[in-house]
Amino acid sequence: MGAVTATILDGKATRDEIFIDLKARVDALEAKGITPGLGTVLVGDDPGSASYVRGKHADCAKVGINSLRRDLPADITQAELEAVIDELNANPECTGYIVQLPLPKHLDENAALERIDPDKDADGLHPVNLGRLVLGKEATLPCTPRGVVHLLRRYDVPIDGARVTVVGRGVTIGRPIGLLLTRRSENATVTLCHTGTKDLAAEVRRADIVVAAAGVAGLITADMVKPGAAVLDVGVSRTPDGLRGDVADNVREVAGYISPNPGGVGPLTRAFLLSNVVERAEQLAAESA
Ligand SMILES: Nc1nc2c(c(=O)[nH]1)N[C@@H](CN(C=O)c1ccc(C(=O)N[C@@H](CCC(=O)O)C(=O)O)cc1)CN2
Repeated sequence: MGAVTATILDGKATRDEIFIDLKARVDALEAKGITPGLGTVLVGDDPGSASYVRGKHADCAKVGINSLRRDLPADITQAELEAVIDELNANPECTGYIVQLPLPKHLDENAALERIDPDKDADGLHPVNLGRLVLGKEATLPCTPRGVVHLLRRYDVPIDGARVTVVGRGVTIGRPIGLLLTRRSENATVTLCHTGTKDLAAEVRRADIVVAAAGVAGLITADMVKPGAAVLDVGVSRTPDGLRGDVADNVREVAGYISPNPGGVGPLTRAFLLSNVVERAEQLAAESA
């Protein structure tokens, strides 16, 4: 095995810094009689999704946010799911909430996301929030893309003018991240790759920053990476050997920066979910002052 050269973008340490800030802000809200509340809607018994939802509520307890869990059976109908969404839309204890993705195949994911009150959309995945992001208006931003940008900034990775290759076109990261990174404040040039991309290795090789979010274990290998590039491993695959990211181990011998998986962007996805809930509670406090 070659020398390890890459600087590790440490998502857990960065998350801990964000939690200190969030706890102070939640305490300030408490002093005004407001306790933010995060709701989750989990359908079915997928162990990965159940574990992410448990993690979100454990995080809430750490910073003082109330938890509202709605755990529903796998065979729930669309109408029953939407009734739970309507209940959370109307529930004053719920400042913001998420529908854990993916939903079972018989349910309409987009219809569920659209049913969420955009003001309570803690994930930033409602069409109104994504549309506001496209238009450059104030919006609740998607959590994983926020985590990627924050991690790059935290470790002083140059973004302005950087060539970014994103691999994967999912709704939680691949599609929205280009919208964040091409804002004037970030000013990157972004290429979005997917299974239809003809020469993935060439697209990755020209990137200063690679965001790997395809969910294909070990897809990005050392020979595909420009020496010194920042490589963020966001994909997750459950393999017989356990959880694997999209980035092969040998990439850290070539990359300048690498976000590991686990321990990179994942903890920040959770931190920015709480951040979105706290920001919304602060807006409500300002409106009622
Ligand atoms: N409604 C949503 N659904 C999904 C999202 C999302 O942002 N909103 N993203 C993913 C799952 N996800 C959050 O829900 C998520 C995935 C991974 C992590 C994380 O912290 N991972 C750890 C490792 C965890 C482990 O060992 O199991 C890490 O990377 O260190 C947090 C959140 C799909 N669904």
